[in-house]
Amino acid sequence: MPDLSLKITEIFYSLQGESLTVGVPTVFVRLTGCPLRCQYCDSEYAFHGGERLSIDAIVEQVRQHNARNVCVTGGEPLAQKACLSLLNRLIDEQFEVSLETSGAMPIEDVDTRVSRVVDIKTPDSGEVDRNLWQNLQHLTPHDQLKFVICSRNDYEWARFKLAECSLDSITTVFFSPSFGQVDAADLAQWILKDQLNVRFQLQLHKILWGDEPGR
Ligand SMILES: C[S@@+](CC[C@H](N)C(=O)[O-])C[C@H]1O[C@@H](n2cnc3c(N)ncnc32)[C@H](O)[C@@H]1O
Ligand SMILES: Nc1nc2[nH]cc(C(=O)O)c2c(=O)[nH]1
Ligand code: SF4
Ligand SMILES: [Mg+2]
Repeated sequence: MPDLSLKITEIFYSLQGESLTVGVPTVFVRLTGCPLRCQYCDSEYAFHGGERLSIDAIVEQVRQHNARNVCVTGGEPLAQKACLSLLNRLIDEQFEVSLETSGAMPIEDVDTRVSRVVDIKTPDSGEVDRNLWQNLQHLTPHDQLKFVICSRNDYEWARFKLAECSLDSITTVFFSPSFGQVDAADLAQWILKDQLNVRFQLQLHKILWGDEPGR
């Protein structure tokens, strides 16, 4: 019998600040623990601690917010085995489910009804060697790709990968500035100048509320 409980840092209700459903009221389930250490990580408080909750208890808390959308994030959600069961259960409960993942763990066993938001780690994240490039084969137009850009060098690298792997023909590709590390207006200009087929994104929740946990 698999262990159907997970280590959870927080469950909170907010406006989705990123991705295709930006602005939509969403319940966030933040799983504890991550094997990566991106230099810009805004969720380091999820590396340790957390509370072990059964899938039933998680779903119960999620339901209390009366939202249609649920975002499973972390930490690295796929680092916990029972994450797959949690995602299946949320789908069975008729939620619109998205999963934020580093792309360092295989996504192929994640239910394709989940919108998998795969972050391609850039050189200046410090974790570029962790990208599992075979994940790209499993993506559908219902999934999403994201580059968090820390510098002009990261931008050039992301632009190269976009072309090399024809990423924009697979699904929507987001370019997002690493918060406070690259000027957002500069990134916007670079994208326009190079006529890239990507979607510029700012983390809406940080514009509204700053870099607070649980928002
Ligand atoms: C905290 S991570 C959790 C999910 C997963 N570990 C990952 O990296 O995708 C969620 C998203 O926030 C992004 N993120 C973290 N810190 C950021 C920052 N300082 N600026 C912009 N995006 C950031 C990550 O790159 C990732 O796309
Ligand atoms: N409002 C809000 N939207 C988010 N979208 C992705 C988040 C994350 O930390 O993964 C996040 C978050 O932390 N807050
Ligand atoms: S993979 Fe995600 S949670 Fe882990 S350090 Fe990087 S941004 Fe933070
Ligand atoms: Mg966040």
